Amino acid sequence: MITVEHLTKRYGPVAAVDDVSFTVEPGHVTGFLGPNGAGKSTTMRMICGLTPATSGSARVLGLPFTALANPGRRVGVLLDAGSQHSGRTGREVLTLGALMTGVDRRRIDTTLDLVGLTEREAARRVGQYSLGMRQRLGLASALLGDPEVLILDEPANGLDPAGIRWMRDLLSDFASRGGTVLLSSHLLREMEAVADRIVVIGRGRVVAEGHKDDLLRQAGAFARSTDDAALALALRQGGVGVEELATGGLAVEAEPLDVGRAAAAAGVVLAELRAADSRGLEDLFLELTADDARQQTRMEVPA
Ligand SMILES: Nc1ncnc2c1ncn2[C@@H]1O[C@H](COP(=O)(O)OP(=O)(O)OP(=O)(O)O)[C@@H](O)[C@H]1O
Repeated sequence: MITVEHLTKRYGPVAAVDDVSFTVEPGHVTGFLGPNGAGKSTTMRMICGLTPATSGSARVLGLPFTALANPGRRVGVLLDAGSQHSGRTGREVLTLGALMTGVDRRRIDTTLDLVGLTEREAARRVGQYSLGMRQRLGLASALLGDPEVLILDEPANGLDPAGIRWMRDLLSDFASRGGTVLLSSHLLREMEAVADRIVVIGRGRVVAEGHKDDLLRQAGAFARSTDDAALALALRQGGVGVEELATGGLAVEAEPLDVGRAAAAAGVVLAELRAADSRGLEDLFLELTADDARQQTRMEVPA
C-alpha cells in the first residue's frame, strides 16, 4: 500500500506537484498517467525519499520510505533505467544489488529469468544494452529483493509491443499475488494495456482517479447504425453530445445502454455499439489535462 497525502513540491514559484493525494492498493496495478512535465517523476521521487517534499507526506507500507528497514527487500524501485553504470555487466549490477540488500545470490538467476535476460546478455556491459534491455535489467534490480511493492517510472520506455505485453503479464501476476504496483507513463495506450487503476495528473494536480473501466465509461460510447444521421439527431434532441466521425459511426457522450435506448426509441437499427476505446479515453485525458499549455499538441499515441 502506498499513501500520498497533500504532497507538494515547489521549485521557486513553480509548483511541480501541487497538493497531490492518492492511494495505491495492493492487488492492483495502478498507472500514474500524465503529459510531459505533469509531475509524475517528482511525485515518485518524493515517495521514495529522493526529493524532499515542500509539504505533505507519502507512506509506503505504512512508513515514510526512508524509515523502512532494508527498503530494497520490501520496495522495488525503478526510477531511471538510463542511470545504470554502463561499465558493469548486467550480472554485476545484480550481484552488487544482492550484496547491498543481503539477497541470496541464487536469486540473481531467478530474476534474470523472470525479466527475460539471457545468460549471454547478462554477461554484456550495460553500455551495450538497448533501452529495452536496460528497462529489463532495471526491473530485475527492482524485483531482486522479492519486494511487496513496485514503484516504476516509465518502465515500458523502449519496450516493443511484445515487451509491453510481457511486462503487463509480469506486473499483473505480481499484483495478483497481493503486490502493490505504481507505474508511470505519458503513453495512454501503454497505460491502458498494463494498468487496471489509473491516477491522472496534469500540471502537478490529480485530475482523475479510478478504475480504468470506469474512466473508459466516462469516455462515452461508439455507435454505428443503419442511419447515423437519424440516431445523432435523436441523441442531440435528448441533450446528448454527439460527434459524427469522418471514418463513419458516432462518438457519443453517453453510456452504451443509453445510446441503445435512444436508438430503439428512434427506430434505428444498431450495427455496432460499445464503450469508447482508447480514442475516447485519450479525448478524456486531453480534456482533463487541457490546462497544460503543452497539451496544445495531442497526447502521444503510437499508431
Ligand atoms: N530539480 C528541478 N528544478 C526545477 N524544476 C524542476 C525540477 N525537477 C522537475 N522540475 C519541474 O517540475 C515539473 C514536473 O516535472 P516532472 O519531471 O516531475 O514531470 P513528469 O510528469 O515526470 O514529466 P515527463 O513525463 O516528461 O518525465 C516540470 O515543470 C519540471 O520542469
